[in-house]
Amino acid sequence: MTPSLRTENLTIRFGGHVAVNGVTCAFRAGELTVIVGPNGAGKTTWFNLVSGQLRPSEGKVFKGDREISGLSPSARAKAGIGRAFQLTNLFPKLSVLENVRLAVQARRGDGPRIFTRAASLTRLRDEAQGYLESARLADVAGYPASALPHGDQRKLEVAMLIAMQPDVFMFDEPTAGMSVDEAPVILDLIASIKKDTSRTILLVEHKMDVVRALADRIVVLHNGELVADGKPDEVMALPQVREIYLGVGADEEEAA
Ligand SMILES: Nc1ncnc2c1ncn2[C@@H]1O[C@H](COP(=O)(O)OP(=O)(O)OP(=O)(O)O)[C@@H](O)[C@H]1O
Repeated sequence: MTPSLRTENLTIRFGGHVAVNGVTCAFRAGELTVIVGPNGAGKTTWFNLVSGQLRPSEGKVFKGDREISGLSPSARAKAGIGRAFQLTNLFPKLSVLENVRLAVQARRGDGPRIFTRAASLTRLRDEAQGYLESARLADVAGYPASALPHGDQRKLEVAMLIAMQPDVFMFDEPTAGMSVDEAPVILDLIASIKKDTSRTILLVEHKMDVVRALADRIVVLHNGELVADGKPDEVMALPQVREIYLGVGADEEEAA
């Protein structure tokens, strides 16, 4: 089976510093992979290379059989790479419902038009309402996105991403800065995406409880290089991984 996403020898240098160094890996539909590694390991930079915010110094990115290394971020989004950004995708002045409605509309290829015919508007809004309910945002559907607290804005962004239905979902620390009450909603949403086995999910995450709950597979980056890749228990048991990554996780495990 062709992987849904693949990077081949992906490398980027900033001056003399190699932030991502020859990363080759492939991801299948129906699989949630957590990318872990210490601070500065290259996780976000690798994400930026996949979603198009950065261009590689060397190497390639493939979506299915198609090479997408030369495409802009928006062309990659159209090709099915969906990435949640730290709230930069929101339309702050529009209502929560309208934000999701525009995401549904964009997916349907209508473009994100604010004005549209009444009958289709009702259909789009009904669909958007369903996504809001899953994100437990139905009660605030009429509020401007900018009026929501931070945690709700993060949920809204995930709801919009789900409404876009990309083939590949990319989340970079999706619960960072969220309260312990709010984080489970995001994790439930990600778990619900997993139920659709045609999707591929990539998650950068530091929190070991999240990794344990969601990961089918773990990829470990260290100094820009891929140093381990496999089933969570096997990867976490590797002495090399415990040494380089679990400086954080081993303490947490002992504390748990
Ligand atoms: N635009 C840039 N210019 C120069 N150096 C950069 C740039 N972007 C990233 N780096 C460097 O590349 C390395 C990898 O950074 P990156 O943010 O990808 O790490 P990370 O694994 O996501 O870390 P964290 O867990 O702290 O977010 C770091 O040393 C960082 O300082």
